[in-house]
Amino acid sequence: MKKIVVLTGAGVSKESGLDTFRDANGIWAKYNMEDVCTPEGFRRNPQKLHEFYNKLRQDLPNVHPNAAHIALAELGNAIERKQIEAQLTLITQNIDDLHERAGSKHPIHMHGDLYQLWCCGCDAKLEWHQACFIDTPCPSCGQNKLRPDIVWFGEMPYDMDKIQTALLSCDIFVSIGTSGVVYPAAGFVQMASSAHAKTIELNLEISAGTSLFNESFLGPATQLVPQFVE
Ligand SMILES: CC(C)NC(=O)[C@H](Cc1c[nH]c2ccccc12)NC(=O)[C@H](CCCC/N=C(/NCCC(=O)O)S[C@H]1O[C@H](COP(=O)(O)OP(=O)(O)OC[C@H]2O[C@@H](n3cnc4c(N)ncnc43)[C@H](O)[C@@H]2O)[C@@H](O)[C@H]1O)NC(=O)OCc1ccccc1
Repeated sequence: MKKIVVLTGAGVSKESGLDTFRDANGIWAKYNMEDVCTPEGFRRNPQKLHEFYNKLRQDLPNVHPNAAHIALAELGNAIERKQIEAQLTLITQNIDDLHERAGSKHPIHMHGDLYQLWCCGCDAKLEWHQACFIDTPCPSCGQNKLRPDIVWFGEMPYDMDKIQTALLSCDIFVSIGTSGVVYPAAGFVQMASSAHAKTIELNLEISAGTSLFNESFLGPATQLVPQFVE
């Protein structure tokens, strides 16, 4: 049985209308990474950071899964229905819910989830229901210590054990729409290669990791991913 690991980045959601981070008019061109994506930024100005993530949540219902998200969901569901003899582990660096809305059952959100909150007071993980601010009390402990359940720079990504196990035992590793700049995700291709997996990159343009892949196909995800899944 073929074991497939797929890693997605912001590029897979670009054609749905969500900004990437590093493209010309991307998120880091509009916001300072230190202010909205580090624990230090949260300590310095939590209001500013809450506003950043409230805006991202506000925009998300206005965009929809694209052909790349849908193709990956169909692959996952065909495997679940045993129409394809394989195993799929879908890992995403994205905090949006487009993989789930396309029908993917268990994407691993290694950098967290926009619709999750985390209380630094009682450690509770909570579903997001309304805009969150510094004075929004935690529903379970009442303290005003809620933060987005997002992995910021300098913080340990989620499910690294599950991810490492999948990478070190996979036959095929596919990276879609990511710049290969941020670790540990940027190092996954080397882990898969060390397990003698075939490594394939599907990306709009050459990335920092392109030379590390056996094959690299350049183009928009909505074209490359359905072709790859076929
Ligand atoms: C900047 C970089 C050098 N810094 C890091 O990597 C740091 C530090 C570091 C750790 N190890 C290192 C080793 C060397 C150097 C530095 C480090 N890493 C960390 O701090 C990580 C935590 C990093 C997570 C930070 N949070 C994010 N996101 C959440 C927030 C939010 O989402 O708002 S990172 C964020 O940027 C990352 C990169 O973004 P991409 O998704 O790749 O998007 P980008 O815009 O960059 O690129 C888009 C690509 O798509 C392509 N594209 C565009 N349109 C399309 C299209 N239409 N179709 C196809 N492709 C397309 C483009 O061509 C482009 O290539 C993603 O991970 C994304 O989640 N934590 C950690 O290391 O903890 C300890 C540890 C160590 C070992 C093992 C375990 C733990």
